[in-house]
Amino acid sequence: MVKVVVAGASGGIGQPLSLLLKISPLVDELSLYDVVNTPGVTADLSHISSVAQVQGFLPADDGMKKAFKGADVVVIPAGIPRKPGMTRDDLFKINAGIVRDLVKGIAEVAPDAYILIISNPVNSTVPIAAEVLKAAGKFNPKKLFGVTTLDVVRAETFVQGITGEKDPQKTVIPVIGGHSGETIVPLFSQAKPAINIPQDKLDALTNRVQFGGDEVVKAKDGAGSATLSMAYAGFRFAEKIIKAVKGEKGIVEPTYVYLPGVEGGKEIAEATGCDFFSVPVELGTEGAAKAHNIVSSANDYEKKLLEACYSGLKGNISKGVEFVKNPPSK
Ligand SMILES: NC(=O)c1ccc[n+]([C@@H]2O[C@H](COP(=O)([O-])OP(=O)(O)OC[C@H]3O[C@@H](n4cnc5c(N)ncnc54)[C@H](O)[C@@H]3O)[C@@H](O)[C@H]2O)c1
Ligand SMILES: O=C(O)C[C@H](O)C(=O)O
Repeated sequence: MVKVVVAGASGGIGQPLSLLLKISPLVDELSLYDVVNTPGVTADLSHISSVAQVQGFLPADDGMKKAFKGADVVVIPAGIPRKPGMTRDDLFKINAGIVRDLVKGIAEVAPDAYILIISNPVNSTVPIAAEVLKAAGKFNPKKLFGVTTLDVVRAETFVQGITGEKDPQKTVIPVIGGHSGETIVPLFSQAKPAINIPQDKLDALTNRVQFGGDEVVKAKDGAGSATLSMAYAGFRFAEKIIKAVKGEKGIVEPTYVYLPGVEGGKEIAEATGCDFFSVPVELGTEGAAKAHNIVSSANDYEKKLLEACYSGLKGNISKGVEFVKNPPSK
């Protein structure tokens, strides 16, 4: 039996993500939590003739804890999205508290759950989650993930215009670092199978992956940020976690983890100066089994990108840690 919870289930990401989970044969129970509209979303999804049983909860009557109880996987897309002109860090003020409170609830009633964080700024919300779990004595670094899959999906898609490969998913491109602007570092030199990006196209391609989110924010013109592609990406990552936990071998996916807590991660943390970092992580029955040190394989062009990534990311990480260790006065 696999129980998956979506926290923020009524939102732009939450609804299509819940739809994908509802029709997945890997999910037996789907629990939807949001501060609004879960009764409607739940009633709607419950008419789909798939295996997963769906239940919805609002905060009243201890709804959050009821939603989380017994969860195997909790995916968190709760929080506000960007509008044009905003950075992801501008979301910190509101989303930091939302993620902190949701993770406190998970620590209490579903401490063994795999936690997949989508809420921005991911660079800071994942360290917030880690600190909350540490304070509760429930931190398992193998089970906490920042979802950076959308960056990988974008790299796969955008590179297709250059390679002409019909199926974009046939090219595996590691995208590492964090999840905002310059902290997103695509390593096209490490693509498998190898691809040749002409030097005059590399800057524009790299920039498009780093700022793909802004492209959508601009196009939506005040109505939010990526929701459908994110629901796809979140589902793709959640599915991989469930498959790995069920015993499928050979699943490796870039994800933002607490490196010192994952095998092979310490040396990457030392090399980058960042405790939280996205690298390809081998997933196993216990979660994050091994972090792959792809950083050391970056070419000179990518090393320069990485230098810019490290400085931005360090600040984002300490901001998240501080938020929990020294909470702002109200
Ligand atoms: N990691 C990524 O790659 C990625 C990609 C796209 C968006 N995002 C982020 O995902 C978040 C959600 O985006 P969206 O477009 O779905 O926003 P949205 O506003 O459409 O939906 C957010 C939902 O969260 C709910 N919510 C707010 N506070 C809550 C709480 N305390 N508990 C439970 N639910 C709560 C809201 O009611 C709403 O339904 C944003 O922070 C956005 O920046 C991340
Ligand atoms: O750009 C955003 O704010 C949302 C998300 O992080 C994205 O990459 O699309």
